[in-house]
Parts: sequence; structure tokens; C-alpha cells
Amino acid sequence: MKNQSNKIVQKHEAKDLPSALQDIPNLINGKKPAVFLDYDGCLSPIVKDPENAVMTEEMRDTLKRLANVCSVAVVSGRDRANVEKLVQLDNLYYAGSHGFDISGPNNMHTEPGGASEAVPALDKAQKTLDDRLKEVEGVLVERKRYAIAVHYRNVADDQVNKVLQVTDEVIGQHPELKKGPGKKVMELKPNLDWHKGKAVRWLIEELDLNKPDIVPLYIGDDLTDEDAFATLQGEGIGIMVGEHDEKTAAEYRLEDVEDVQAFLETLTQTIRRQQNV
Ligand SMILES: O=P(O)(O)OC[C@H]1O[C@H](O[C@H]2O[C@H](CO)[C@@H](O)[C@H](O)[C@H]2O)[C@H](O)[C@@H](O)[C@@H]1O
Repeated sequence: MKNQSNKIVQKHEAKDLPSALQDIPNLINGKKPAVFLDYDGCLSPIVKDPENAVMTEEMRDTLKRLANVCSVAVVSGRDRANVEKLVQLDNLYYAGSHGFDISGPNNMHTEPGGASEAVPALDKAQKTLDDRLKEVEGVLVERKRYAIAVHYRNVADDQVNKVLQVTDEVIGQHPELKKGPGKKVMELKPNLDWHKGKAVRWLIEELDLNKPDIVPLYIGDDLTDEDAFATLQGEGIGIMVGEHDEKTAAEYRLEDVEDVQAFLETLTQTIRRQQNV
């Protein structure tokens, strides 16, 4: 399958991929990793209420140790400020709203995808969604700076179609917006050629990581992470956590959040050994 840049992207069933935990020194092949991580389903397990997706102190310590030996970025669908608050580490880079809103150490803040033009449409869509979905029990309309997530995880099965139909109608009223699926969520995003893969590419260039002795790793669990896996295929390593509904462009897999932490711990030790620290 070709992606938008006409690269042929190989896709596999997640269950058929080798475990990324098996042989980490071989996986990074003597290169220094730059690590890009999704948040929900990767650093914190999927839970019923997005507000309760809290990262453990152990995972925070793991990330802190990793960020001492290589570049680390969290690339999330969440609002950037929200994911920064959840992770609470100031030597990481953060890309929120699916990569539209990027921050980092030394007051770095930039919005390379040009999403601000979609804010009036997002504001109007949010009002309509709040109004039209207010009677549906369990629905959650989560506003991010540059996206809206309509969550139906806690909606009764016989009401889910209504939620999706209303969401589709509202997107149809705003050519500035497009839809994007996720885990029990339908998102409204700026209708622009920008996604997590483009944000990762932007960070690689900006942080001067585009070098033969550096290997970018991207770890994620959701459909929105496929853009990053596809972007890195052939030059980096995509690692799928668990599974989603489609084939994946990742080349390795991890089972769950615990596996992610074990992988990051071993990766840190491997880098330290390489650096003789
Ligand atoms: O790119 P991510 O960091 O993985 O963010 C994707 C979405 O994650 C959140 O929703 C998902 O996780 C929730 C908590 O586990 C779960 O309740 C929900 O069903 C999932 O879709 C977040 O709320 C969204 O804004 C992110 O886009």
C-alpha cells in the first residue's frame, strides 16, 4: 500500500510481528535511539474515563532515565497542556492535538501544521455537539486546542450509532474539519495535511536527529499512530502496543503498558552500555 508520499508501506497483522523485547541491542543495531511515544494505551492503560488515565510514578522514573540518555517525545491526540500535566517531565518534547501543537525544553513552542485557522470551526462544532449530544448518557465531548474527541466508550450500544451519525453531520457542516477514528472515539480534526507522522518528521529535522548513527523509534497503540509508523518505515522502527482494528505499518510489537516500561528500561541500559556510562 502507498502512503501520501508515494512510499510503499508494508502492513502486517500485529499478532504476527516479533516482540520488540526479544533482542534490543540487535533492534537498534549499535545506533543511538530517539524515542517517540504515544500516551494513551502506551504510557498509561486504556480506561473508561480519559481523566483517569494517569501514568504511574514508575513509568515517570523510567521516562526520566531514558530522557537522560536520548531524545524523548510524547506524541499524543490529547491536548498538549493536558499531556504535559500527565507526564510532568520538563526535559521531554510534547506534540499534542495529534501533532499540531508542539513544545519542548527551553520554551520551545510551535504549531507547524497551521491548525489555528480551524479554531473557529472547532468552536462552532463543539457547541453543536454539546447541544445535540447532551441527552445521550455516557457521551463525552472532549475539546483539545486543535481537535475534538467524541467519546462513546460509556454509551449504551443502541445509542452509539446516533453519536456517530450526529458527529458525521457536524463534520459535514465544516469543510475546515475532517474525521478520524480511534479507540471508542471519533475525532474532529483540522482538514489539513498534518498528522503524528508529520510531527515526528518535523521533530527529527528540528532536533537534528536525521543522522546515520541515530535510529528513531515510535511506540503507539492506536490508528492515529499508523501515520507515524508509515513515516518511519525504512528509516526507523515502529512498535505496536497490543492491537487495533486494522493491519499495522509497525515492524515490532509489545503486549501492553508493562511491556512498554520493560522495553524502555532495557533500552536505557543498552544505551548506557553503548555510551560506557
Ligand atoms: O494519541 P494518544 O495519546 O493515544 O491519545 C488518543 C486519545 O486518547 C484518549 O482517549 C483514549 O483513551 C481514554 C483513556 O484511556 C479512553 O477512555 C478512550 O476511550 C480512548 O479513546 C484521549 O481522551 C483522546 O483525547 C486522545 O485523542
